[in-house]
Amino acid sequence: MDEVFDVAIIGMGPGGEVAADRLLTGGKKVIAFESELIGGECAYWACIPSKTVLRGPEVKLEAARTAGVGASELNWEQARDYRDYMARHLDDSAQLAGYIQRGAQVVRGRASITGPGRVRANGQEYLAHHIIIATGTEPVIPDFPGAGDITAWSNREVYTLTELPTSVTIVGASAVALETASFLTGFGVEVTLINRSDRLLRREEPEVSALAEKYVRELGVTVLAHTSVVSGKRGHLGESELELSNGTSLKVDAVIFATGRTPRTDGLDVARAGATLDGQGNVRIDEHCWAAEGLWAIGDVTGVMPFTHVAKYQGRVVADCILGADRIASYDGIPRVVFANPEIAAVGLTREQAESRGINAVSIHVNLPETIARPWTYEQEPRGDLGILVDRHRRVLLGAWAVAPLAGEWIHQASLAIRGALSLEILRDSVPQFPSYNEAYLVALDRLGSAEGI
Ligand SMILES: Cc1cc2nc3c(=O)[nH]c(=O)nc-3n(C[C@H](O)[C@H](O)[C@H](O)COP(=O)(O)OP(=O)(O)OC[C@H]3O[C@@H](n4cnc5c(N)ncnc54)[C@H](O)[C@@H]3O)c2cc1C
Ligand SMILES: NC(=O)c1ccc[n+]([C@@H]2O[C@H](COP(=O)([O-])OP(=O)(O)OC[C@H]3O[C@@H](n4cnc5c(N)ncnc54)[C@H](O)[C@@H]3O)[C@@H](O)[C@H]2O)c1
Repeated sequence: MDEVFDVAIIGMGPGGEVAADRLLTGGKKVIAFESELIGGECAYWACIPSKTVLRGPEVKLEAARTAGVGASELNWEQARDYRDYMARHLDDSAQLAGYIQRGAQVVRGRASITGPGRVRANGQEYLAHHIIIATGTEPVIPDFPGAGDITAWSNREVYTLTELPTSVTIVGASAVALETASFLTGFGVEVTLINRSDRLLRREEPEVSALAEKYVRELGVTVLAHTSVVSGKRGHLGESELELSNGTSLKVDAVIFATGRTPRTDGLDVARAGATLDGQGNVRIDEHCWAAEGLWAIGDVTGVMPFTHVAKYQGRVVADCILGADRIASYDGIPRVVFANPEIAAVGLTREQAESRGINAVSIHVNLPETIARPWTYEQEPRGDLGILVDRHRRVLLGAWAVAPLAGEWIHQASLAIRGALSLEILRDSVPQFPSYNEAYLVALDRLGSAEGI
């Protein structure tokens, strides 16, 4: 008789790995399928290498802004070697051995679903009571005349670079574009960022977009708004030439496409197990991440919130459901951080989203150097802004954003307040450490109270 596994996991990125870990700990018989490397996009070509190479330029800038610290120099070769160490030299043999040691079966190959509880890979069929789809996304590369003639990079080429280019154009205006621009310009690469719309980070508050643009320009990045690529061609000296919609042209070593991602469901045949895809190709799930009988989906492939922390959270939710809990995923209060300089963090709703839901929301924006001590003790030329959005009737925080040093750390105060629906009274009666950026929440709440009488 064919062996039947408790759970088959397709895709071992952060979502798949967390689910596997929890299910193995819970005593389940697990089979995992991975077509590339255990750890997924995040570990080798996205979060980990990008945050690693952003740290050097961040420290250099911080040093320049700190009284009494001398000039610091970056060393690309050393930064690159540490990045490669952090990305495990694109080698997942230790991960593979770890799963095998814990009793999991791991199949290296591209899997597809052949029916309820049936997965096929490398010409062989496997049976399982549950299947978890965790196949992530792949980059979207726009097409235009001459696109095939230029040197075009996605995050994969950027975060495995061995030699730095002299100049690049980045197409896109969101997280990958901003982080990549901050990294490359920090290491001395000439960067032009092409934004087809009027502002960066369009999904965030307009104040966030304006601050993001101000700071990325201060780093030395050229930002072109309302501009797109019309065509490309290979120049005489091997450079990539772009003709732009504003009538100008650019010659660069490479063009980086930071133009979003699309779910990896091609050839997966999710419908054979009863799942459906939405208009963008994301696997449709309910609040338990349940897609159909015995079928679950987690991470970027669901299109819910394309972040590693969300993939990991959904992995925990699904594993617990399979282990017998009745667990529901809540996406309230999940932070969104762009690791630019300074960091750009946001959580919860924007004003526009609140209004579209008919919520009576009030907001306030405070400049941190004008209101608290920490920006001054942190750097000689202090920076930082915080915005909060409050539900006037429910008297709870709806959203918050911060563009400031360490914002990716202290945004979690707002995350918890939103997730726990903490009342304004509790928030006003909580005591932050002095001097810390967290004090800004109290200032914002007080000012909102004075301005709006809440
Ligand atoms: C440049 C960049 C930087 C980022 N930085 C951050 C960050 O700092 N913080 C953050 O939270 N998020 C970040 N993200 C987003 C983050 O990478 C994703 O949200 C995260 O990787 C999603 O995890 P996942 O498990 O859903 O998918 P993935 O990490 O994409 O893993 C999916 C896995 O499935 C495998 N697979 C796919 N199809 C099959 C198949 N048919 N059979 C077998 N295996 C298959 C793939 O090979 C892959 O290993 C970044 C993204 C990019 C592009
Ligand atoms: N720190 C983090 O958590 C982090 C960092 C990087 C990426 N990510 C995640 O990775 C994913 C990918 O990020 P991203 O920035 O590539 O995607 P995105 O979808 O957030 O943004 C895509 C950008 O490309 C632009 N664009 C799309 N098509 C275009 C075209 N044809 N021509 C010109 N511009 C075009 C859009 O206007 C937008 O500015 C996102 O889900 C993001 O949340 C997270």
